Amino acid sequence: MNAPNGIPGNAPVVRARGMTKRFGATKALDGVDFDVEAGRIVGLIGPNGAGKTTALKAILGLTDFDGELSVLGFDPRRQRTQLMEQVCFIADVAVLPRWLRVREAVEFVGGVHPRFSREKCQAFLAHTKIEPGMRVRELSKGMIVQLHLALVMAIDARLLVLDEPTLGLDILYRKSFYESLLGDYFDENKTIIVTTHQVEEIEHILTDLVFIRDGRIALAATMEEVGERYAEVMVNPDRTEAARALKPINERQIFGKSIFLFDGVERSRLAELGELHKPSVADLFVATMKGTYA
Ligand SMILES: Nc1ncnc2c1ncn2[C@@H]1O[C@H](COP(=O)(O)OP(=O)(O)OP(=O)(O)O)[C@@H](O)[C@H]1O
Repeated sequence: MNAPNGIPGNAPVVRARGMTKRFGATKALDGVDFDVEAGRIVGLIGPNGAGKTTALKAILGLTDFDGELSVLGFDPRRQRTQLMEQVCFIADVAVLPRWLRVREAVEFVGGVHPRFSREKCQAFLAHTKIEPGMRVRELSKGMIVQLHLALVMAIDARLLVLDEPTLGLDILYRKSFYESLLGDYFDENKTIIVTTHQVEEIEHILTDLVFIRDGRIALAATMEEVGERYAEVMVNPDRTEAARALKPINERQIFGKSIFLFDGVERSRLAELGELHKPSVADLFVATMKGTYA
């Protein structure tokens, strides 16, 4: 049976196989395979130049590439118009005409987008200093981003693609943006793919993690799998050699103790070394990307 969006039953929202994008000699995407299931919030995390924006552009039908890609059952290269009815995109650069008043922007999007809710948009704007009569040129850079986010978040899309959505925003608004994304926007019928360099700020909302490096997937797992597979252990000085023998993927020092990060080592063996913790996504990222800038 087909769901209303055209994707059969439990098919993934995004399915990529062998996705490759070349820019001259550079492979921005190098045979990428991944699936994004419906109702997930996926963090696409990678260092500068890893291929994140290229992957998002491919998903949005904004760039050509080799390989297979299906998004909500559509091929973004050939069916972009149908796809865009179900997808919303927030880029890192929000461009709005400087002469436009906030009220007019809300009216405009309401007029052209059937899935836009003026009430939702106004509720988002109520958390900011933005007034309906203000012109875009009177807004600060951060306020322009806030207006852009309010306009896009008020659209009821099946797939929301966010490329560094909070760039240029202060920490208070960044926190409130992610809270409202989770509380007011997200539900099990929606799927979100988000890239950011501020992983610690989104870690608590993610259900899935995808690390990308040099155009290849370095890790793709649910947050539960990450929690089961990786463990951090704070090891006393007399046990460090025993810890190293278990082949940690990272070691760092803090307050005279060594913190080791392990991948797939049995909990019972690790418990003999010291206190076990769940690693943060940022620490996992640093360990996985070691040598990237060497
Ligand atoms: N239009 C382009 N022309 C040539 N090379 C490009 C183009 N766009 C991207 N690239 C190259 O492809 C690679 C991946 O770039 P991409 O923008 O996807 O990285 P990113 O992970 O989004 O990085 P960042 O975190 O810095 O935004 C880089 O090596 C980049 O130089």
